[in-house]
Amino acid sequence: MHRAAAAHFAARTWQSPQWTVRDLLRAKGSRTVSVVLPALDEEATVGGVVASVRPLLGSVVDELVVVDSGSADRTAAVAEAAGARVVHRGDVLPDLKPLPGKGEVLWRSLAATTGDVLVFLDTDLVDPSPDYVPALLGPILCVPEVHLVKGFYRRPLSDADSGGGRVTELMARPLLSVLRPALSGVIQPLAGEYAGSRELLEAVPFAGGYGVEIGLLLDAHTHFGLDAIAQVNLGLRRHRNRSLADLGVMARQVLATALARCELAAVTGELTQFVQVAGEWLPDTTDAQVPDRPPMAQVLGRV
Ligand SMILES: O=c1ccn([C@@H]2O[C@H](COP(=O)(O)OP(=O)(O)O[C@H]3O[C@H](CO)[C@@H](O)[C@H](O)[C@H]3O)[C@@H](O)[C@H]2O)c(=O)[nH]1
Ligand SMILES: O=C(O)[C@H](O)COP(=O)(O)O
Repeated sequence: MHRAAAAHFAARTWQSPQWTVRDLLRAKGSRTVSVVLPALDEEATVGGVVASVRPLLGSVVDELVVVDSGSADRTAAVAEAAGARVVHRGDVLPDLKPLPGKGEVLWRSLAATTGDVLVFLDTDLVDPSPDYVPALLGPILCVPEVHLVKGFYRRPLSDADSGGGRVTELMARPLLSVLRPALSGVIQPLAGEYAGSRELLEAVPFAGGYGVEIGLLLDAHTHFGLDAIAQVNLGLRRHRNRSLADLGVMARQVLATALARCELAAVTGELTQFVQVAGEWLPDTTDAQVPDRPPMAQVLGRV
């Protein structure tokens, strides 16, 4: 293992997080915590994710917000009924027309919340543990140098006990090992479950689509250093597994963002996939590029 990565792994990995809510409240002091749940058409699962966080509201969590990414289903109604505040992406920074994608709603969530620390959780999680948020908050509230805490976990794939995280294992981790080997001790670089300080999150650009996680990880390393990045074991994480074609587009976005953060630009924004139509294999080209949003501190006039 790369030397810096091995040292980082040893120093900043919590294999069995033990923080209790009482510990966290003591460490939190006067700081505030916002939990943000990005959601696009997640009526089947968003209620369960909100319910897993709701008991912490008023203690270690100060606000619980679902940022709706343009859902056409009952995501917003289900989230509200489960106890979250729902913000529609177009209602935050209304003068800016929303771009598509996950990164866009995470970026807008910075302007829709006030917490000193933000915790993001995906809303396609199946039976998420109520321990996720306390574990993610542990390092960021208790270790002053930490600005980003990634979750890691065992990942089932469909009916199998493991094998999930196909983009992570086949693309993101190999890519980091080549381009930024100091980060190769990060077990789940694409985890959608993470905590970040507002100081970090407002200071860096956000990739609009699925590049947002790799972008934040690389920028946290570039601007705050390895010591600012921690990871905690969240146990098991089950989610909706997307098709290979969907993951191809996701991988394209992750790759383009990683290259850009390493100052290697992608040549085009296109991805061509091949689909079988009436017995023939035909090209199907997507424009997979989503532009970056600038650091939120600039948009809010804080710098
Ligand atoms: O335009 C979008 C697309 C997705 N989402 C939400 O983002 C989350 C994750 O999206 P999903 O399509 O389920 O991604 P995964 O297959 O889970 O992909 C993994 O890899 C992605 C790329 O790094 C990360 O963004 C994810 O968090 C991570 O779980 C879900 O809650 C979605 O509802 C939006 O809010 N808007
Ligand atoms: O994180 C990933 O690599 C993608 O979300 C794909 O995950 P899956 O292989 O578990 O569906």
